[in-house]
Amino acid sequence: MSKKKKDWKTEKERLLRLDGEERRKEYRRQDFIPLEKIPTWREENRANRKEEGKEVPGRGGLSDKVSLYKGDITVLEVDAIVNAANSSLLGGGGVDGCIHKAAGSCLYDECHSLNGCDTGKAKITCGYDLPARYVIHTVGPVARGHVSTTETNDLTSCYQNSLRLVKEHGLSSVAFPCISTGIYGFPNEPAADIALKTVKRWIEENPDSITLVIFCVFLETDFNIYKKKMAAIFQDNDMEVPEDQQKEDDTPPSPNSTVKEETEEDDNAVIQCDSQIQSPALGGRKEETGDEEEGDNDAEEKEEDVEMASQNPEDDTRDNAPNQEETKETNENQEEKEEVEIINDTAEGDNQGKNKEDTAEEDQPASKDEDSQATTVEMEDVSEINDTGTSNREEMKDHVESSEEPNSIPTDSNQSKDTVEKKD
Ligand SMILES: NC(=O)c1ccc[n+]([C@H]2O[C@H](COP(=O)([O-])OP(=O)(O)OC[C@H]3O[C@@H](n4cnc5c(N)ncnc54)[C@H](O)[C@@H]3O)[C@@H](O)[C@H]2O)c1
Repeated sequence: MSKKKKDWKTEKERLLRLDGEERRKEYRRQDFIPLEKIPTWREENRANRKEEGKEVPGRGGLSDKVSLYKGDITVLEVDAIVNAANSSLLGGGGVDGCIHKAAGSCLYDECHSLNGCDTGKAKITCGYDLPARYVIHTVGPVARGHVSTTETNDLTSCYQNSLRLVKEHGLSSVAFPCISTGIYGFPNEPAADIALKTVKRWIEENPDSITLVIFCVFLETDFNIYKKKMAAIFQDNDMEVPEDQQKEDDTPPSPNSTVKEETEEDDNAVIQCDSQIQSPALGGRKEETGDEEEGDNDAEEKEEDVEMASQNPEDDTRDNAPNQEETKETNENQEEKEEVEIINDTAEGDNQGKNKEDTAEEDQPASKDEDSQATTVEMEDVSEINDTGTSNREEMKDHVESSEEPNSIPTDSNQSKDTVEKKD
């Protein structure tokens, strides 16, 4: 007997009215991570420094408003998770496939009603069976290993427009995956620079509109990149707090904040949506629709060739948040290193002009050689992603519905076998 198909509008209205325990009963997965279990960047550093016997003064500031989390974004109990979607918004693979699978078929139905999304823009839906109340779908640029002004502007717009929807909907916590760095081939380091600098600037301009922005990385590569850059960009004592406001920080040292030796990435590991490669749920944290956000871009064509670091799938072991040794070393390194470079500073401030959706659609993303032993790969031949992000819409819908069962989660290995059609 097939389950009666739910009407997404009715379901959305019902779910968004629920709160607390009632809402939690609706989660498809009960191994969710509550927000209070995700330490801020400052709490991470503070716990590590305490172990080192160093007091970390001050409270508040930017490093209390961001977190680095390594693992599956679909288990985070936050107000919104951001989906790295394609312009059809009808699902596909990668984080997009994981989110659709975890949210259930109502997500597909609501997305279908949105009639797609342009590159750099963002649209919001209900989270349905996810622990996240909302999903913000944004379409990153297809970079194919090259980063020009267009791709930089488009990726910046993804973060800006997603955060704009957070503010417009009065949300207070949001988690971002590493947008465009998977099948769309945006190099990991420049993408991390854009993500961190765009979010930092937005928080500086909207300090009362957000409680926590979580950078949710999935790969060891990205975890190490973000850890290093966040140590430079989100300084621990970044805002002096008046003496009378400081209180003895009784944040318990995070049980898992000893560094995990950086392991060799296992090139053969297959990344799965529901794998338990999540950051430790650490102590000490606190807490809390289909509008398209117009995000335009000024598109000057200025090709800069960027060699793309190969992205090896990570091994499937739990990872630990930055620990005192690593953070200390990183911080010391940071003092020696020149300032973190900001790619195309102007891109973050002003986005003018029409977004180059067509160009992005026509672009052909790189086919990443994940087994490559080389640390960087020159982007050679590319294969093209079908611009709907799936081989066909009905197939995707069936896929989501049939994948209601827990064991049919798309994995990257399946995704690489996905239909990726060549346009003639
Ligand atoms: N053939 C397909 O339809 C197909 C295949 C693969 C990916 N996709 C997806 O890829 C396109 C977007 O490319 P993209 O590079 O922006 O996205 P992506 O390929 O999903 O990669 C973005 C980042 O998300 C990471 N990631 C993967 N799963 C999770 C997870 N469960 N939690 C957190 N992070 C995760 C992934 O490692 C990468 O760092 C869209 O078309 C989307 O559908 C489609």
